[in-house]
Amino acid sequence: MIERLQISHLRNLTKISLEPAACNIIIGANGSGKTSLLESIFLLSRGKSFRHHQPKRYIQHHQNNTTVHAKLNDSRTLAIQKQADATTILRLNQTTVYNQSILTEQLPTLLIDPSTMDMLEQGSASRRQLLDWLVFHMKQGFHPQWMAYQRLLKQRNSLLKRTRHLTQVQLSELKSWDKGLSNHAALIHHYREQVFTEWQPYFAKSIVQLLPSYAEQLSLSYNAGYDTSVALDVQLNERLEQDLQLGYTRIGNHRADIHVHWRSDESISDQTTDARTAASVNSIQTKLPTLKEQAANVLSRGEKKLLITSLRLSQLPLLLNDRERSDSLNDDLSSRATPVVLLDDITAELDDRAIEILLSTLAKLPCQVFMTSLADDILPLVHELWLQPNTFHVKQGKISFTN
Ligand SMILES: Nc1ncnc2c1ncn2[C@@H]1O[C@H](COP(=O)(O)OP(=O)(O)OP(=O)(O)O)[C@@H](O)[C@H]1O
Repeated sequence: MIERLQISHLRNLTKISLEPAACNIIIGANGSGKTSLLESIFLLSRGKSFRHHQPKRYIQHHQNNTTVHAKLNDSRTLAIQKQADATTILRLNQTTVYNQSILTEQLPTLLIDPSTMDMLEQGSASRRQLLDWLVFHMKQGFHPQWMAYQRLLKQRNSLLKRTRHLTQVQLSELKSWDKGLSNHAALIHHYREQVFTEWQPYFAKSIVQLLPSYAEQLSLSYNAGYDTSVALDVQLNERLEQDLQLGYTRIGNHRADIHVHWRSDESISDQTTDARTAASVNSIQTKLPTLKEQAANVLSRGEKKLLITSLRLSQLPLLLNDRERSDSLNDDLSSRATPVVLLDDITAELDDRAIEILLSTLAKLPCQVFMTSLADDILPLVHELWLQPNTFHVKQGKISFTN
């Protein structure tokens, strides 16, 4: 759990130091700096902002860099400094580290913000990232495989983009990359599929809590991005001409996706009004054909928010159970950071009942929560659900603490 957080020169946050609790509510008007506070924690954990790619957009105007520093409850410290030219300095326990994944592993951070609300309708990248967040934290071997796969894919795509006719030398180079891609692909798919299978019951349970009326109707599916019954290099070879025309690689793990499906096979009571039959038959039970749709086409915006929240939050108990299992197997009792949930604009698009369901679900999870809100009307509920939540009021980049 983050025990102390220090931020300097991130957007309108000049110098901030705060001592968070297990639950933290950040309240302030539009533009006061609430989201920037969440952004700082995300930056520390993932090495990038969830709002802008270029550091110069979030580094405070007229400053050269931004720094975020966190002390965890077991005294570990994590720090990141981002400079305008994107140079990054990372520190774990005062020692420089060269790989962001080391900090990500130390501080699993899960974000639920308004921009993720369209993830069901958008391209596959954000849904793939959702699955990969869990795979990264549960399968140690996944990240190196994924990095190696992406390196080879980049080389392949850059060659496909450069030419439509390969020389013999280029062809043999491409075939050796495809062999490498194929080996990584099999492992990446294996990790993803394992984690996906474990995740499904947790998702179903979470839907029962957050969207009970859809409990029997929503399900998840995983698509590997290629036909996993045939080695990827064989398929890449078969479609080489098409890829050369397109200028990029069309199939592979980078096209993996998850979908949420809605299904209905309810029977309804069809009241007949036919006078001749009315005397003998009051109602006829008609079995309607099963309807199947992408959930995004059926749910309201508020329901979609609950569904996306459910997709994310259902990953936490699985991650924690998995950690407990592997710690006991390895006899490793070293504590690991409590996952952090960042909830931006918590009340947006949710009615009172939905907010109550969401917060009471969250309060039961062993995680540290940072949530932002424009108004303080959620405070009574938060105080009911958490033991000693911290309330921070933000005004023009200045933060004050009220208990
Ligand atoms: N690079 C920057 N340097 C200085 N200030 C910035 C920079 N980028 C954005 N800002 C300012 O920082 C402020 C904080 O924005 P932030 O998005 O954190 O506010 P918020 O409280 O989450 O608002 P909302 O409720 O509208 O989402 C804004 O007023 C914005 O103009």
